[in-house]
Amino acid sequence: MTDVSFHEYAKLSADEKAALLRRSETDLSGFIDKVAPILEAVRTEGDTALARFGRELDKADITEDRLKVTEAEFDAAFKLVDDETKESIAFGIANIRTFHEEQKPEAMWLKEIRPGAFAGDRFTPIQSVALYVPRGKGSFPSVTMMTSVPAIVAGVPNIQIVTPPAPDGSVDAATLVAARLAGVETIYKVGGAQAVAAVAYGTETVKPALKIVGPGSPWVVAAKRSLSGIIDTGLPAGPSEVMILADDTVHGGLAALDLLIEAEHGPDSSAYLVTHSRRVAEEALAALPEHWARMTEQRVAFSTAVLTGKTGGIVLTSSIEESYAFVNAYAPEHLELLSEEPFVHLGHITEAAEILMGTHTPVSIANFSLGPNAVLPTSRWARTYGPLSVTDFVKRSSIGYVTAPAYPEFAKHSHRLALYEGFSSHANAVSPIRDAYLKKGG
Ligand SMILES: NC(=O)c1ccc[n+]([C@@H]2O[C@H](COP(=O)([O-])OP(=O)(O)OC[C@H]3O[C@@H](n4cnc5c(N)ncnc54)[C@H](O)[C@@H]3O)[C@@H](O)[C@H]2O)c1
Ligand SMILES: N[C@H](CO)Cc1c[nH]c[nH+]1
Ligand SMILES: [Zn+2]
Repeated sequence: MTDVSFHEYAKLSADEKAALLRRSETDLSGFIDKVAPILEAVRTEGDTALARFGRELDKADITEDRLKVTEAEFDAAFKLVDDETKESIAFGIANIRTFHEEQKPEAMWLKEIRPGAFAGDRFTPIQSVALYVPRGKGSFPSVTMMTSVPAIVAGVPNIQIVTPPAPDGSVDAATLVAARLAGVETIYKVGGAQAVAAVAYGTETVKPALKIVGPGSPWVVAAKRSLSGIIDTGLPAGPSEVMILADDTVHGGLAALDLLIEAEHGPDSSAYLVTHSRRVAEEALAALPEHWARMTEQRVAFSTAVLTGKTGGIVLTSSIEESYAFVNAYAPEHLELLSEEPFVHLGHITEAAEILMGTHTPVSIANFSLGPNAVLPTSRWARTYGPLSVTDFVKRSSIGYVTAPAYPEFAKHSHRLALYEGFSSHANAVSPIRDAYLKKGG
């Protein structure tokens, strides 16, 4: 039987416990060095470099003049994708839209802070955003849905998708269908680090964008980190992660089934089952081979690499409290509270980007259909970032308005603090000099 990593948490040393928190992207230094020449080539050579990297890295039949998806390619994609798949894409988009419309902030709010003095916030769309849709170890119409819908709901006027070309130089057909159904029509066949550089610098074909969002391999994550001084790179979303917190109300086979969902993304994924029930842990171990027998060879290879390696396996704790503590220290991207009574556990979890409750909400449903965004912070960034949302596509301006009757009191206090801080112009602007002008000007 395959050697699934099995840890009895209480018996681990402090170093071993710390090692469990690591992800494949924890150390990006190798990738940062390797993407540097790619970024520089795109900056200096533009489209020529994009087409060359498409041929070299994606093994794609691509030339400079075919980087942008055409109307004809969109039309062909609609013919290629079967009606049932289209129906499921439309179902997902509808739910994602309903969810994200709830998130949309009011265009403006103002509060009367003191009589006659008003302050508030105004939200306006970011003017141009690029959406990264991965392709390599899978095709991702769902990522297209998850990134496009909130951008559309936010009202971003210039939205472009970048995604790697397939060997025949095409873009995944369902990705094109999802983009058009969501309302995005500009798609470039560019992936990896070169895509991030293309939208950061702009090329002859690709327009520069102010921000790029969307998940990707460590190549994409490294490029975003390198170019974060040039383009807003949003929340850090790298290789997929899952943590299944199971109590003793469920069968371990179910926990194993759900553990494999995100473990199959790639050998760089992370996936842990955490339980204080030895029965659940042992049932899960026993069930894994049955589940693997129903998976494709590639997905068995990926998930086996994860569960037998350093970023996955089973963690047996000595109490549910220890399980909570481990989950919070790990700060997973997706967390399932696999229990007949998930709400008992919810209040104990503070660090997780997505918390899926009970035995009927597997990560698959959240990845594709439920509505909340499945582009989520990885690598413990759930401690400070949340899921991708409408607020990632708008920026906030403060609004202030002081009326004449309210002015004197504010002027008095601002004048005092300006003098204390040593700013004479600040002080002059709220001194009698201003009053003299206001009298003159009416
Ligand atoms: N966090 C999330 O919300 C989320 C959602 C979906 C997918 N994901 C993750 O996104 C990732 C997608 O990865 P992927 O590989 O399928 O697609 P990808 O598009 O992110 O990466 C493929 C690109 O990487 C580049 N690349 C590959 N090998 C290279 C090399 N040797 N040198 C330079 N560049 C190279 C190529 O340009 C290629 O286009 C997975 O890790 C998956 O788990 C995360
Ligand atoms: N699990 C990914 C986010 O980590 C989303 C996804 C899309 N398709 C399959 N899975
Ligand atoms: Zn997934």
